[in-house]
Amino acid sequence: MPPAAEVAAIRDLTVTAGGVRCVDGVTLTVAPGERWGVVGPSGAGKSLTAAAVAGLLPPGTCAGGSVRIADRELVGAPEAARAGVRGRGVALVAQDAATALHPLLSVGRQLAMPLRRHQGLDRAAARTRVAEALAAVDLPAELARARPSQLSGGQRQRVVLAAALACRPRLLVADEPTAALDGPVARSLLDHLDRALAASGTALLLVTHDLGVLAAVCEQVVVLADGRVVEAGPVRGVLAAPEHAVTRELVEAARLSVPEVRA
Ligand SMILES: Nc1ncnc2c1ncn2[C@@H]1O[C@H](COP(=O)(O)OP(=O)(O)OP(=O)(O)O)[C@@H](O)[C@H]1O
Repeated sequence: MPPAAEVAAIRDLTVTAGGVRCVDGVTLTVAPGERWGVVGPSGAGKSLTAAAVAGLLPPGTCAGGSVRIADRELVGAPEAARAGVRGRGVALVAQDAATALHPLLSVGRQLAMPLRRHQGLDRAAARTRVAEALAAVDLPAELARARPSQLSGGQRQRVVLAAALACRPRLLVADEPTAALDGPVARSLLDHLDRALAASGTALLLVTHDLGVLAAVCEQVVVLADGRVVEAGPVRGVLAAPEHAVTRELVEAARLSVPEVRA
């Protein structure tokens, strides 16, 4: 069978938690290098969708349907198989970097571990890759010796981004990656994300509540409400002429003016 042209094929995805269907039939295809935003009201199922696509659903939840990343099925696959897809296939950047990093291990060690364990890089190759990954988010190679507690919140979140990109995934899933950061630091992280993705050709699935961020970073958007896709398409078109009431409310709330929307 020839390899799939898409990076991610999500078909009729469901996520059930406590007997409630929180994600209900989400279908989405992500092409190589494509950048998708996921927006919607609170509780719409954005984070659970992102977690399912990254193969990292929280305990107590159950996925149905299909999520294929780089031709490998994640739904129903054992953790060992899903772990095999993470890294090279898909990587997740969550909201809070502080919880994603081990407080006692140096930044370099944490970035190098998955490269050595899952990608079989030797010590020297891993060190080079770590320096490259840090440089991609504008952090000096010396920072590899620091512990997370010695870094600012913005630097920590850039380290998490570097860790995700170091494995050279085909798809980066980022769930509100700037939620814990203030304005200028958040802006800077998004600039680094933008540049690093452009350089690597990695596709993006970005959960955000901020339509300004969506317009600045993504080309395509999917709008969720009550776990379902209510609208999807190019960001510019959807924001300029929203078809669904939920999208109209989001646009109105953001008071987004069309000229600000980037193609
Ligand atoms: N681990 C869980 N166990 C039980 N229910 C959950 C769990 N995670 C999420 N939910 C429920 O699933 C629904 C969707 O949650 P999700 O976090 O995906 O929404 P969201 O769109 O990301 O919301 P927000 O914008 O507020 O973060 C919500 O009703 C939420 O309470």
